[in-house]
Parts: sequence; C-alpha cells; structure tokens
Amino acid sequence: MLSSSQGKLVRDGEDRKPVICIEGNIASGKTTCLEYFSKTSNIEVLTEPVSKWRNVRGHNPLALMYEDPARWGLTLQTYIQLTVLDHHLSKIMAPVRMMERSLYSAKYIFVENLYKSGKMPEVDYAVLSEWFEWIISNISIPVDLIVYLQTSPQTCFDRLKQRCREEEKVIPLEYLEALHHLYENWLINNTSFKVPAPVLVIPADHDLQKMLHQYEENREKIFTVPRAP
Ligand SMILES: Nc1ncnc2c1ncn2[C@@H]1O[C@H](COP(=O)(O)OP(=O)(O)O)[C@@H](O)[C@H]1O
Ligand SMILES: O=c1ccn([C@H]2C[C@H](O)[C@@H](COP(=O)(O)O)O2)c(=O)[nH]1
Repeated sequence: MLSSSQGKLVRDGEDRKPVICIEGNIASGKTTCLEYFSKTSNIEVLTEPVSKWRNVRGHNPLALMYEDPARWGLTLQTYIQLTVLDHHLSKIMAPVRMMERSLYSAKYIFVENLYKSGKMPEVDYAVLSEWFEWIISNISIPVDLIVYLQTSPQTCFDRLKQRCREEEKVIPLEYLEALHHLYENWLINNTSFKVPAPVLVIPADHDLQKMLHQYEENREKIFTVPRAP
C-alpha cells in the first residue's frame, strides 16, 4: 500500500532503510557482486527480474527487443519500468537492501540508448519519458548509494560471451560501447542526467579474486552509507 507524504506517494508502514543500487554495463559483474554480498547477514539482495523479462505470459520481450529493437524496445522497457518500480516499492525485509540497477538506469541508459541510436521512434521515447517523469515526480524512489562497477566494454563483451545468454548472442561490442558512454556521462562526468545518490566507483576489469578483495576493501564504505533525507 502507498500513502502520501510531502507530496509524494511512499510505501506504508516501515522505517526508511538504506538502499544501495549496483550499476554497470551488461555482464560487468553486478550479479556476481550481489551474490558475494548476499552472504552477509542483515542484507537483502534483489537481482534484476530478468526471468520475468524473458517470460511474460509465454512471451519473451527481451529476445524480441534484440531481434527488432524499433518494434519491441517500447514493449520491453515498459515492462522493465514496471518490474523495477515493483522492486523499488517492495517491502524491505532486512536492515539494508542492495539491488541490481534501478528505475533510473533503465531510463537514463537503456531507453536513452535505444532512442539516441535511432532504434526507438520518437513517439515511443516520448511516452516512456512521460511515464518515467510522472513516476519520479509522484512516487518516492529512495536510493542512498550507487555502486558503479566500472569496466571497459571489451571486458563486458568477453564476459557476455562466456555467460552465453541466448538472447544476448547478437550483441555487438558497439552496443556495449554505447551503454558504457552513457554510464560514464551519467555517473562519472555528470554531463547527462541528475544522479540520484552519491556514487562509489569500483574498477571492475579485474579477475574474480581481485574483485572479491576490492569488495571487502569497500565493505565499510558501502554499508555505512548515510540515508538520504
Ligand atoms: N571478475 C570477473 N572476472 C571474470 N569473469 C567474471 C567476473 N565477474 C563475473 N564474471 C563472469 O562474467 C559473466 C557476467 O557476470 P554477471 O555477474 O552475470 O554480470 P551482470 O550481472 O553485470 O550482467 C558471468 O559468467 C560471471 O561468472
Ligand atoms: O533497462 C534495461 C535493463 C536491462 N536490459 C537488458 C540488458 C541485458 O541483456 C539484460 C540483463 O542485464 P544484465 O546487465 O545482464 O543484468 O537486460 C535492457 O535491455 N534494458
């Protein structure tokens, strides 16, 4: 249930608990990072609901989007916006929540990329943008820290091939490069969209062992994040 507070809809009946979003390119290692921290007590981890994006009532909007982005980009991103909003608004069951990506990156990275690359018709972009603006103006979507796993597009390309998700076999390096530039402009250069929380950058091109070591080194910084007002 939602109630109204200071002009915005907020989730009912709970204290505000810290929310940490893990951001990064496709196959940058977000799920692996979350898996590592999920072993920590008192932390709740929400991975992206990719299984829903691959199967909504028997349809696979993720596959459709990669097959024909101009036709299916709006369909996929509308559904992603819904399922990610549902994550943001779900009851937090532990003292701290870590979640994979956010409503913000769905819009500022993926929708933006479809539109800028000429694969999303202007009317679809306008409709998605109106929805997004309505949501962030009317619903409280608190994020207290963004952890950005900063990778080179080539690293992601290699990891993507290794992961071998069927729908993603068609992704070229150029697609990951375009997403990378959008992430960098948003979270590092601050030249595109408003960043909704402080950003902690973790260089993430390293092998798994070094990455786990870096996660340990950053543990304190991540979990002592002050709550946004
Ligand atoms: N530091 C790393 N070095 C090498 N491979 C990695 C590393 N981190 C993750 N991987 C592998 O790369 C692939 C993508 O990682 P994943 O965590 O699923 O990325 P994301 O959730 O960001 O899409 C997986 O096969 C994973 O096992
Ligand atoms: O808003 C979004 C979010 C994600 N996707 C795509 C990109 C990938 O193919 C999958 C899952 O992303 P991971 O980085 O592997 O978690 O979903 C999208 O198209 N739009």
